Amino acid sequence: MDLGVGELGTPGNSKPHQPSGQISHLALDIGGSLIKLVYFSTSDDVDDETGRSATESLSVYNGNKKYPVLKGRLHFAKFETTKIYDCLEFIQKNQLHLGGCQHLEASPIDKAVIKATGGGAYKYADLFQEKLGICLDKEDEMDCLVAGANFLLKGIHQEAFTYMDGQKEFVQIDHNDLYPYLLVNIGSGVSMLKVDGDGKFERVSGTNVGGGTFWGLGRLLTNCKSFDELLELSHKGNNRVIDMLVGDIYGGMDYSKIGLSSTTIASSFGKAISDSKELADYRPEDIARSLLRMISNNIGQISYLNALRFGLKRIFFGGFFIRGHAYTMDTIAVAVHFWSKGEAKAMFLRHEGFLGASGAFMSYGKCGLDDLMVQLIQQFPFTASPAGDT
Ligand SMILES: Nc1ncnc2c1ncn2[C@@H]1O[C@H](COP(=O)(O)OP(=O)(O)OP(=O)(O)O)[C@@H](O)[C@H]1O
Ligand SMILES: CC(C)(CO)[C@@H](O)C(=O)NCCC(=O)O
Repeated sequence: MDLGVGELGTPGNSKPHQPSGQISHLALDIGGSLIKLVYFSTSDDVDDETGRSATESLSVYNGNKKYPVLKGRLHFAKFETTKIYDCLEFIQKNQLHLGGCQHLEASPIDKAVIKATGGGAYKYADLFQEKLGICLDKEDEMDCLVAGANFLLKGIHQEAFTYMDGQKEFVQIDHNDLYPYLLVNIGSGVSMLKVDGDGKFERVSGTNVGGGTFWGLGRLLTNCKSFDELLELSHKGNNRVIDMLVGDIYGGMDYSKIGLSSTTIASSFGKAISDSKELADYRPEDIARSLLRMISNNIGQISYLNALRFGLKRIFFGGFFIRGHAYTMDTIAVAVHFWSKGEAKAMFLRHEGFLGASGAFMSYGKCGLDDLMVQLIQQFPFTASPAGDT
């Protein structure tokens, strides 16, 4: 089995780590591009690569107070949705599905009920049942995104940060002054949600030009074999070779009357129409850069417009498209800064791709309170009540 696509422990690029100790509360977010897993293990071991235990990375904070209560480890893993059989094998091999809600009065057969969100919770329900005997307990994707974002923002120390001119700055989250905010989740497609409180939100917009567009078009145009290869390429490229700049139209001059400098992109990929070049004449790295810039810029602009619509000053960006990639974050942040004239702020999340899966994980609190959920709910009273209301 190729475990190379899975990531455990911290959300970075650390190698998959075989969990030890008792595993429980496996939650899944099965999206159009990626399957995300979050689960808990009671082991207090240390991550091989970072030397940190995830108890530390879970750091239980409330009202800026630290609660060292959780004896264990939160694990994060991901698989490409097209490699769902690797994911099933990983769950099976590590028996992740057997520890569901441990302390509920349930028969052993009921214990193989796993919280799951995302479209794949519907699409692959039969496959999970057939291959692992798991019944997927479906949680709404938007509910999970918001619950996950609130949990991570309030519970994880240094979860949110701004990114400008190559500088990452962690944002101190004031629990009493978090709402309202705009949550922009950039997955295969993009969802934009106005969040007003725990479980209080509205999906105000979305766009079909998202992470799937970048990876899909990028793959066709560059022949890259993986998403990370495409990102790596974009790092080395120069978008000005393909993008038509204001200066290209205005003979090298700014169009200052309307606030456009000569280096502003007037038309993404615009040079490709005026050149008599073929696709093969362009360097894949330049194409990748242009594409990344176009999509990030577009999402940044639509996000700003929605923030403006509702008078929101804070925009948190999540979803695996971002991938902690400097150029992506920089482009989004610059777009938000540019269009809002510095009024609105783009912020990013360390566990960007795991919002939905974290929300599904927290939803175990709705089905009954076992030890872990009691501890979490004591620290985060905002989590769903056992009665299931939000
Ligand atoms: N290893 C990877 N393989 C494929 N895509 C990746 C990878 N890493 C990051 N991505 C990017 O992340 C996007 C998927 O993000 P995410 O997992 O948040 O969304 P999703 O849940 O799959 O999509 P949706 O919510 O729209 O169903 C991809 O479209 C791609 O742009
Ligand atoms: C369909 C979902 C919600 C699936 O996660 C996502 O891919 C999305 O928000 N797409 C954008 C759809 C739209 O609003 O145009």
